Amino acid sequence: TIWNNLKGPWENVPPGPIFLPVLGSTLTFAMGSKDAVKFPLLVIDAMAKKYGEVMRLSMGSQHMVFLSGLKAIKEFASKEETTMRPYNETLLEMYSDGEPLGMGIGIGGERWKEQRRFSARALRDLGAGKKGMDAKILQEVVHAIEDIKNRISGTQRLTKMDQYFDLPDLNIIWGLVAGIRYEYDDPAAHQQFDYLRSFLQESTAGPMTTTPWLKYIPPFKGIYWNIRQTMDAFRVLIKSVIQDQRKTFDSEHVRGYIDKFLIEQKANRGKFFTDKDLIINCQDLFIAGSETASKTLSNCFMWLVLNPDVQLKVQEELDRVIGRERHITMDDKINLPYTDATMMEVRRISTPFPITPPRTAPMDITIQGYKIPAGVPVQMNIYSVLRGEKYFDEPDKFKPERFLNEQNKVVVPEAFIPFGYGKRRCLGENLATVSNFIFYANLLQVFSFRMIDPKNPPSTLPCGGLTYGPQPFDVRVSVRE
Ligand code: HEM
Repeated sequence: TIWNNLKGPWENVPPGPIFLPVLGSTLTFAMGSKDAVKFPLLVIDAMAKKYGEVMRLSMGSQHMVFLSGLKAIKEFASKEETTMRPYNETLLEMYSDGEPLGMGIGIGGERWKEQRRFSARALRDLGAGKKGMDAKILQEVVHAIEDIKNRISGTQRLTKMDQYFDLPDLNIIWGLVAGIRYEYDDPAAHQQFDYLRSFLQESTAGPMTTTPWLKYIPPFKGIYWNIRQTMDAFRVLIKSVIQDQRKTFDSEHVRGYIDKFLIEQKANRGKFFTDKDLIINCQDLFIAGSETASKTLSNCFMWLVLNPDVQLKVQEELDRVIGRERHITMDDKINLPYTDATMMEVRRISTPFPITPPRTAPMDITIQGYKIPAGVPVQMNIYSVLRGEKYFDEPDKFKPERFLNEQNKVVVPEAFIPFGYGKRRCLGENLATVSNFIFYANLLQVFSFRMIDPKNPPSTLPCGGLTYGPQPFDVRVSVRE
């Protein structure tokens, strides 16, 4: 009878595990692995291998669809009608005090379209991914190099490498948003990262959005309120920066995204340029852009200490093409194919955003022959492509050469989709590419990174909730001779 309930709106139902009222397939899910709560990504991926590239999964009372493989993802993501995000009360309560605002995980429709169009243009004008930003990022790298030298002095040990880039990357986003930066020992900056982490690293945040009654019972109740309070506190901070920028606004000296938005507000061009839109848009840039980029860098150094031969080859290329006398900029990237290929391989093998936030269509749609009813949340499992045998030879092995052709030029395969696909693909791809590359190449020019204890190598299992990074690890760092 349960199955029959699915007929009607769900004829030609995508396959998926059996589900019960209220609990849905949660039990099957929990039994998928003893670490199901810690690694939901791996359970979903294993289930998709069993049920297929269009999989129905019922979490709590919420029916959802997970798409795996390039064909299904492309078919879904390129449709105009799939740019909506489903309305999810609990998610919005945790994220934006219940209001469907912003340009990222909260909304779709006209409001999203306007905010996304404006933001894409603003980021481009502010130089994200261009020369102007290059120089700013390089300044941040110079700070990081000094900081690392101080930290390793006497011990050669850099602790918490899995978190090291959080503050430098927070500064990159603050630079973009308001033209400001924090010193690395400023407690206010550390507190901001604690706020962001409370949401991004919380592995029960996703389950609470699909099974909302969880938020009323301990321990979820406490976690739910903690997320709400920390996100509130983060928005209070953004609001105070906006107030300061409004007071000191000078149209001749645009400092960042906030100024761009204030100009748009004054010109009264769009329908949705309210103060609340601005606050959530800024929050979106931090939520989508800080941990994704910082965890990518931590992953780079994790894979390099596990593959010292690759690290030596990168440094050999940097020495041969650039030398040690000047910093490395984006203009150099084209002449550093091996360095670039290692970075791409890290993005492939340890993607920070492996399952995209849900999208939905306002009408029934058909994907790979299966019907998905209007309003059902659909998530794309990017990990299944980046780690899929169909697309990458020996996908679980770290092999940067896979991105180089016989002429030693970088090639980008169609299945390389760490930034998503279609009309809602990542808005910060250029910025992330520039900032990650400049950090990575310049740090390797100056330092060498080694494992603390070869008998106890860092784990390559991902760690996280919404975004994923490496498990906690320290590294041994020395200034290159
Ligand atoms: C290595 C770094 C990054 C990776 C791997 C990454 C990946 C992604 C992915 C997979 C999505 C989901 C696309 C979808 O829902 O279909 C996304 C969305 C988004 N990203 Fe990134 N991202 C990165 C860095 C950044 C940065 C630095 C920014 C901004 C400064 C940013 C801003 C956004 C925004 C605003 C969205 C939401 C777009 C929308 O819903 O229309 N991302 N990103």
